[in-house]
Amino acid sequence: MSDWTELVVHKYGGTSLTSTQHVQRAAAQLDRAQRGGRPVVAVVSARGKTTDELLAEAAAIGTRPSDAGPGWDREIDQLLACGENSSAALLALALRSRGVPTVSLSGPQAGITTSGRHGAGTINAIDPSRIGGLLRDGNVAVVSGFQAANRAGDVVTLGRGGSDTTAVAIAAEFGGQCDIFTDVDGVHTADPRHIPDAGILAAVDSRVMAEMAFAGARVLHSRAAALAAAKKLRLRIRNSGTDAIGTTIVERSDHMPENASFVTAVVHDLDTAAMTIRCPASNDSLTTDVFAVLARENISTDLVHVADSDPGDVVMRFSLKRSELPIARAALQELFYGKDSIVHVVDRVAKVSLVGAGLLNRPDSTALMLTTLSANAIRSSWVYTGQTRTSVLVPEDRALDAVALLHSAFELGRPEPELVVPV
Ligand SMILES: Nc1ncnc2c1ncn2[C@@H]1O[C@H](COP(=O)(O)OP(=O)(O)O)[C@@H](O)[C@H]1O
Ligand SMILES: N[C@@H](CC(=O)OP(=O)(O)O)C(=O)O
Repeated sequence: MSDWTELVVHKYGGTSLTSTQHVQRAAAQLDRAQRGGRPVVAVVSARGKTTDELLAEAAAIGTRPSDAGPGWDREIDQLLACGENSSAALLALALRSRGVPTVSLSGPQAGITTSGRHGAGTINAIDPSRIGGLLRDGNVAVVSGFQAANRAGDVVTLGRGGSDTTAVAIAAEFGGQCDIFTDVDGVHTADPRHIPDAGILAAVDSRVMAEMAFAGARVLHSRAAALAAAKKLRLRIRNSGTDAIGTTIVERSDHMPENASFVTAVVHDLDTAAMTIRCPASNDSLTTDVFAVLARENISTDLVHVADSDPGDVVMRFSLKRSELPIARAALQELFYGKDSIVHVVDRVAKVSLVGAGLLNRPDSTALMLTTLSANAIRSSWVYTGQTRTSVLVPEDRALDAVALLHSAFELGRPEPELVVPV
């Protein structure tokens, strides 16, 4: 058994592989890492907007029937996997043209397995033998992200943004380190594409990062952040196009001063919908059944509220990803068939969150959040508060205004907010 602690996984997102020059730049970076004497694995996403384009092509071919079943989703996964596989082969060709020994592998060829449904697989296990063998022979192993094999040997994708999770899972399997290369200099106090004075965070606590990712900061897939936190993985977020040192995700064990700034970032998620279900209280298993069905479909809910209401009804409310509405609707339709229930969906909403530490001990943060929004005529609802996140729903068309206002109200536009943890 080799000691793989020196192993480094480089993950290149779609934005870092857009053009031929981008692919060659990634190959040069991998070449340098390999020459440094470390075993190197590259994990790649589909180039540029390829995944969106493939989905658009599928939509142009035909509409998913409401009773489509897994057969439809299987074909979508077959299609989407081509995006990552093409990146992997091109990167391997770029490496070979530099004289770097390399082999590209699809997720199934790399020994990555799942039991999840098509479109939402979660990694069960990684058989390290194929990747390990290639590394021992001096190759850079280039692995298609975002995909795994199910029991039947079919490819299953891991949910949008899932290549980060592939990269983190491989690094965790080998006990190595993971660098996520993207198109920004690291994790910022808000999305730097929309908030120009967002500051870069030199280091972020792993639990705070997991919360930011779940709240919608696309820079890291939420399951990747959670896995990295659980495995205490050495993880950095870096820019593939600059020499910026990026953001290090750290395990926080040090003392946190009471007066430290408590909000790290403002995060928004446009992929949000709000669902309200009203059902007669006599259907007493319905509330628990709803969450069981959503869990079976691997659909995460947030901002959950269940309450009795007049006349003898139970009202359930929760937010979920807008992109998962079709699956949620189909699954719930089955459950509600013949029962006297009303489902109401609002899909023009966005979730805006403060992410930080000790937020429950700072009730002034929720107060400042809500007053800032209302003073600017932004209607907020469905408030959730927790120790590391406070979230509200706002109208979708005011989401970016809300982020800018909160970013300024919480004075996050400084170069280095105080919550940054020393490394
Ligand atoms: N707090 C944040 N810090 C950094 N980037 C963020 C943040 N919130 C959202 N983002 C967005 O995440 C994007 C990177 O994710 P993504 O577009 O999925 O890249 P990739 O193709 O590399 O996976 C950035 O371009 C940025 O707009
Ligand atoms: N290509 C997939 C998977 C992925 O992780 O992409 P990216 O790393 O570019 O966010 C997607 O677009 O969702």
